[in-house]
Amino acid sequence: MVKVGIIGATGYAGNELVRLLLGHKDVEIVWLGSRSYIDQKYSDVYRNMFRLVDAKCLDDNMDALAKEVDVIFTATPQGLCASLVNEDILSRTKIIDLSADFRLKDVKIYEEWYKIEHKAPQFINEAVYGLCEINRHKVNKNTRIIANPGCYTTTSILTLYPMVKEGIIDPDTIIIDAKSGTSGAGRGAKVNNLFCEVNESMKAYGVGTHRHTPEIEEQLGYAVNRDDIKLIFTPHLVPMNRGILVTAYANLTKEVSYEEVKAVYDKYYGKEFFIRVLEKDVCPETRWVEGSNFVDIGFKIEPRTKRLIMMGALDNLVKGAAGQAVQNMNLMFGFEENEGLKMAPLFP
Ligand SMILES: NC(=O)C1=CN([C@@H]2O[C@H](COP(=O)(O)OP(=O)(O)OC[C@H]3O[C@@H](n4cnc5c(N)ncnc54)[C@H](OP(=O)(O)O)[C@@H]3O)[C@@H](O)[C@H]2O)C=CC1
Ligand SMILES: CC(=O)N[C@@H](CCC(=O)OP(=O)(O)O)C(=O)O
Repeated sequence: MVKVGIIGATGYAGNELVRLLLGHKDVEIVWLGSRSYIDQKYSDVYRNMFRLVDAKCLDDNMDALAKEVDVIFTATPQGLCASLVNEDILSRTKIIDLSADFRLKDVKIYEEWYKIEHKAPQFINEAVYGLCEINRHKVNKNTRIIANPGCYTTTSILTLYPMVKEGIIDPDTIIIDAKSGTSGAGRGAKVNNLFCEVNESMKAYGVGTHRHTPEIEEQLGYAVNRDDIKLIFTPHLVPMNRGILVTAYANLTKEVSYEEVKAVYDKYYGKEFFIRVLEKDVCPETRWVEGSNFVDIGFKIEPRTKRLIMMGALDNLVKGAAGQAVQNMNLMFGFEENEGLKMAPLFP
């Protein structure tokens, strides 16, 4: 059995990791790390885990944890993983970081958009950007550190990547309109996330400044060997628990038919277990992917404006966080990539 430790087990992404790992036949959770609930029963923090996970929460001592486990998941705020990791730790255990600490390859861009100093830039190049459907070939038993992509970026990149790579759209014209459920903001108490602030309302935020913008630009840039793509990314907060919906717009580079676009998506995703390219005129909906590791993708050619409209939906806590992290763990340990992740979406 692979021994697993989770730092940040008491957050929403951490709790989702616990849920998924309980259903994984090859792992054992041995460390539930927390900052605020040390020595409290995990099932007192999350009653859904009553009689399933009654162990007590431990601290976030990565040094001690690295001696006990084969892999550490860090589901913690930006900057924490980078402030704890060192060579000694990486020589003993693997790290899958759900935060953004190792996602951007240029430390200056990280510091500019995240407004914090990067405490471990020496590991940025080594870290693999764990978007499995695109970077699967880079994740194996020798991989020591995974930069696990987040919810908005996973949806946006997977929805756009084949179209950019195959030159169907002009990458300099991309506009991404994204919506997220409130669990995307985490469990920590914040006025903006109170029921009365969120219920019966919708809003854009981080307009023109959201930190996921450079990450999407960088990853789509790899598709066309460029480092100067600039796009618009506007996130919105919507009154639902889970789910990300992306609607992306871009200019077509030539006249294309539905069949041609579909053939490109099928070329990239036809054999992917977790990506479902929907039938003609069917639009992705968050309710059809909830609780699962699936990403649903749809598109429509808009001949009047010569644009392509691309849509993607996933569950932010599963494929957008914990599910993708488990998918990466499976690749790192040579398990079936979908082990522990085959569940159908939950509905209603
Ligand atoms: N929520 C989502 O949909 C997604 C989240 N992510 C990323 O996952 C990470 C966790 O997010 P999320 O679960 O939403 O956040 P939460 O606020 O729900 O949880 C944060 C976790 O980090 C712990 N923590 C906070 N500060 C510290 C600290 N200084 N030292 C040690 N532990 C600390 C908290 O411990 P305690 O509870 O004990 O205080 C808690 O377990 C973030 O980097 C986020 O960007 C990525 C994709 C999607
Ligand atoms: C609704 C909401 O507040 N969402 C968060 C993103 C959540 C997230 O998971 O961020 P990472 O992908 O970087 O890990 C935000 O916009 O900051």
